[in-house]
Amino acid sequence: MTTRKPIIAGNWKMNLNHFEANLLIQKLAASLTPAQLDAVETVVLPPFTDLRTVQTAVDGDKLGIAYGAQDISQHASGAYTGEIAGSMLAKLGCSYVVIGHSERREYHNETDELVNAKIKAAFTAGLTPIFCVGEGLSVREESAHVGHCTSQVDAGLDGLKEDQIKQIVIAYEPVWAIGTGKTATPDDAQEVCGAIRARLVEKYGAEVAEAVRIQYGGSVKAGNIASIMAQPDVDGALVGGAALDAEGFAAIVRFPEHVAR
Ligand SMILES: O=C[C@H](O)COP(=O)(O)O
Repeated sequence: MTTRKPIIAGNWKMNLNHFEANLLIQKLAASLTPAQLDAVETVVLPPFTDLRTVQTAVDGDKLGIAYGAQDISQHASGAYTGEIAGSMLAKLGCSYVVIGHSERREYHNETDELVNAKIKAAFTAGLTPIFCVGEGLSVREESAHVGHCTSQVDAGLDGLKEDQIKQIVIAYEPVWAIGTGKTATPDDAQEVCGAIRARLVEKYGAEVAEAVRIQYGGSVKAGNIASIMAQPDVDGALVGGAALDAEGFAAIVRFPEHVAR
């Protein structure tokens, strides 16, 4: 029985304008009871342009849903056209920020070093990183996925303090399972999430490792969340496509009705 509070986060990616965002957040809140929101930390990760709208809805109606951004600049401020600083996200009430998502690593050439710098920038701004790791298909086919992911974890956490590591959320997302409908099996998810925790024990000790929440991401939906959350080292999910539908996402958040932890 774990004491880690489950965390289900919906990454809206580059979807929904601010009108649509308002509709989705209101519908989501209406689909969940205070007890359900109390049992599972529920987070939405809208595009930057929707954050103010989500903030207004969440604060105004005390919705009990946390929110955050999908990226952050490694810089604090200055002449960095198009970048968004952590302090700006914090001012909008963000609690979380996704860092190192495979789509950023692949389409924006984000390296482990940059990911590490962004994680540090997030902590400086008082934000909690949702730090993504995961292997592509070729790495999986070579059976090198565990080492690949634990090396990404090592690089991302380099130079962090123990209390920061305890706070961080790590998301294991096998790239071949993202948006493909191909979900890793619960055993696949446990294999890597368990290896990440074992690595944390090795480097930082059991107390730190036991505090870290590790999510699985990749084609999570209402129909597979229970078997994934039944795994001992999986503490939540980072959901993409299924987070765009209020009832579908709410059904994922309601997973404790189908699984004992
Ligand atoms: O950030 C979320 C993940 O990339 C998973 O996306 P997906 O649920 O659409 O596969």
